[in-house]
Amino acid sequence: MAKITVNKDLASERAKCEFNVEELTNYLDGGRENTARRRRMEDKVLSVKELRDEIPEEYLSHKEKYENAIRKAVLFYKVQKSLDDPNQSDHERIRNSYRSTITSAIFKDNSPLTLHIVMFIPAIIGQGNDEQREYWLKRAKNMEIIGTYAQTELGHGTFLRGLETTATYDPATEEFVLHSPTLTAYKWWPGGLAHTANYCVVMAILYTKSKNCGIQPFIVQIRDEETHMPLPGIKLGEIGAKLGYNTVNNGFLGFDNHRIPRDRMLMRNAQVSKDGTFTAGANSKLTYGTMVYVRVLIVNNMANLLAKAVTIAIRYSAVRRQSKLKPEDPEPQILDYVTQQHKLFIGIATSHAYSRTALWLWDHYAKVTSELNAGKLDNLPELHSLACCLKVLSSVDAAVFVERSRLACGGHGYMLSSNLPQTYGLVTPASTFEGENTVLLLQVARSLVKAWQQMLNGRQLAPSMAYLADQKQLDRWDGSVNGIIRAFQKVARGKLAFSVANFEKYQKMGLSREDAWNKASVQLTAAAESHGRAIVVQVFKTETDRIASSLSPPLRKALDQLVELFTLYWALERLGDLLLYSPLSEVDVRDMQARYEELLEKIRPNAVGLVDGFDIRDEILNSALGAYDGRVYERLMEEALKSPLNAEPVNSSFHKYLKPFMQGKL
Ligand SMILES: CCCCCCCCCCCCCCCCCCCCCCCC(=O)SCCNC(=O)CCNC(=O)[C@H](O)C(C)(C)COP(=O)(O)OP(=O)(O)OC[C@H]1O[C@@H](n2cnc3c(N)ncnc32)[C@H](O)[C@@H]1OP(=O)(O)O
Ligand SMILES: Cc1cc2nc3c(=O)[nH]c(=O)nc-3n(C[C@H](O)[C@H](O)[C@H](O)COP(=O)(O)OP(=O)(O)OC[C@H]3O[C@@H](n4cnc5c(N)ncnc54)[C@H](O)[C@@H]3O)c2cc1C
Repeated sequence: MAKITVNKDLASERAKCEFNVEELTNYLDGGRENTARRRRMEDKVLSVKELRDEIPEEYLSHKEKYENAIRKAVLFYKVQKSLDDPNQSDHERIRNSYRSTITSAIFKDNSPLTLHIVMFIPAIIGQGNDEQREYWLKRAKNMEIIGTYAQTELGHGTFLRGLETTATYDPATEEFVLHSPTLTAYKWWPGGLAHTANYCVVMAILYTKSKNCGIQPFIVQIRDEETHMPLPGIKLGEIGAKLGYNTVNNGFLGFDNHRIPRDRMLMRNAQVSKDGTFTAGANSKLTYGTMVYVRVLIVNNMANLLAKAVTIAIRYSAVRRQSKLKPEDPEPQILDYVTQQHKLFIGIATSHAYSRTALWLWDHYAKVTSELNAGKLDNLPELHSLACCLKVLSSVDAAVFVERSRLACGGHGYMLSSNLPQTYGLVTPASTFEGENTVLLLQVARSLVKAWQQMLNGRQLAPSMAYLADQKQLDRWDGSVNGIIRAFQKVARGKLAFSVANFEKYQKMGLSREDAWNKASVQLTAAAESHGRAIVVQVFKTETDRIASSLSPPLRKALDQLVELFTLYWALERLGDLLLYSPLSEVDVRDMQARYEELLEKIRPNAVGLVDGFDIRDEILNSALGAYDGRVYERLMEEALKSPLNAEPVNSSFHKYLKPFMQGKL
């Protein structure tokens, strides 16, 4: 194997690291065997030369990008399939792959099969009855059919009860007639819908016996299995170029009285019998279950994407030298600027926080799902609220800290060859898809207001909201991490109390419940956000304490520093709230600021070790700035030379336009 020459600054950073980087990687992976398994899988995928791009994706046309993505998606699927352990349950398979970022080595802008894996198959699992699962899952898992999840319409994304696509049952033929009555009823956005999928799960308003029976899922064939032509009565296309996700093939779909057999309604929850009788499910919101599942996955995805961005930015900051700290000294590494540490170390801590939170949430999701399967629905509302609030916080924080990582790389962060703009393109839509963030915060607020009323009635609260019933004052600010967590809970409680009081005041003033809710909604969403912050900080601390207890002291210390940094960062960001709702004094604030700065200093020697610990390979980082060897300038030049404009010394436009223009002939 060729010896790699590592940039000397990066090499000396690695020599400074106080803990064993491999131990950190094993900790993140959940054990040495998991690290080994992940690496074996990465080795195997990366050994397939055809999965690599010869020409960087960014220089392809829109159409070529899609065709290239499909070529690689098919090959990637085959390689993955060959590595699959058939003895694993779906739950184990998902949990075991939470640290896998290998898809990024193949697609800078995501795969056109994403929705098939992430939503089509889960929708069949969650919404299909046993017979339907038996038939459709086999076909979907073997990729005999490719599907997507078609819910959003041109006119409605958030408000599902406002969807316009109808599925009207015709008992004479035992068929549903799918129809898009208006332009705004067209499905719009589903990934893979444009030219990839031949089936989809369509969410439509069911009408039977002339009654609106709410939104129900239908499995609908949209293209011929042989020719791939759209079926009669189906209008399909691509929605066009976007900020990111350009290889995901998002599409539109309209129905012109398209008929499907009765057994294509996914009938795990609600059913329509042959004569058109509708039987409702135990809870109509079970139909929204696929979204809850994806919201849970998104938390993990945000942690992984942030780990990528911050790895690139930290390594670059160790290599990059700029300006002067002291006139007599050489230019320092930009990582020595405390402002740079402030920008970036929080990204490392945040990735750890959401990675821990995602695992905790996944286990909670699995527990509640098995209860639901046994007909016990009690914990569904709490799961919905948790999935909403953690999806919101993880997507907002990831977008902020990925963009901050990009800005922290100066001009070079603007280059596509840094892979930071594309990474931003992958995180920012998560604030919109799977439930727009404000709307989801309002869902969380709704559950908090309900909990508040339950508390006033002396009823027990769901575990994640139990702190609301803690009436005790926080008499003393002790500044410890646990003390700050309690203070965050007090903030959430105080903001909720304030917004409930406002909500009630507006109603007493004569506003309707809905108008009062709308008027109080800025405060309500702020309370929901604070509730989420309290949960993330607490889960990060307790899960780290629980899992890291057996680690070596130096690694344990490094992880504790990340937990403390994360806690102090948010305390300082939310000073106004803490001053309002906790016994924080000016002295305490100054103390926290000093501790925060000390922490940056303590983390500084470990910064490169911490991102090395994420163990994200160069092929996955796909970045001229973030590669392990730190050959930043060489790689930037190598990538620049790949620009098609550099293939010839004089471009033809010179002769055609510039020269005649400069000579006054045009
Ligand atoms: C660590 C473990 C993880 C391991 C991971 C390993 C991964 C390996 C797999 C592959 C990896 C890839 C990961 C990738 C992830 C990222 C890629 C994603 C790709 C893009 C996907 C994007 C797809 C989409 O966007 S699909 C469309 C999504 N659309 C939405 O989300 C619409 C949002 N709107 C709604 O949900 C509703 O309209 C809502 C909730 C806003 C309002 O609904 P409605 O009006 O009907 O209800 P309300 O009247 O407001 O409320 C009534 C009542 O219902 C309760 N409720 C609402 N929703 C739910 C629910 N879902 N569940 C339970 N209960 C619900 C609500 O709380 C109310 O209750 P009350 O008691 O009455 O108060
Ligand atoms: C990259 C990407 C991929 C996607 N993939 C899919 C897919 O595969 N399948 C699919 O079905 N959909 C998909 N979507 C669609 C996505 O789920 C919707 O965009 C999302 O649910 C938001 O709906 P909307 O676009 O209608 O926004 P809107 O709801 O119109 O939101 C616009 C604004 O109105 C505000 N607003 C709306 N309702 C309220 C309210 N009740 N209270 C306060 N404010 C409100 C919002 O906060 C926001 O500021 C995708 C979207 C993106 C960006």
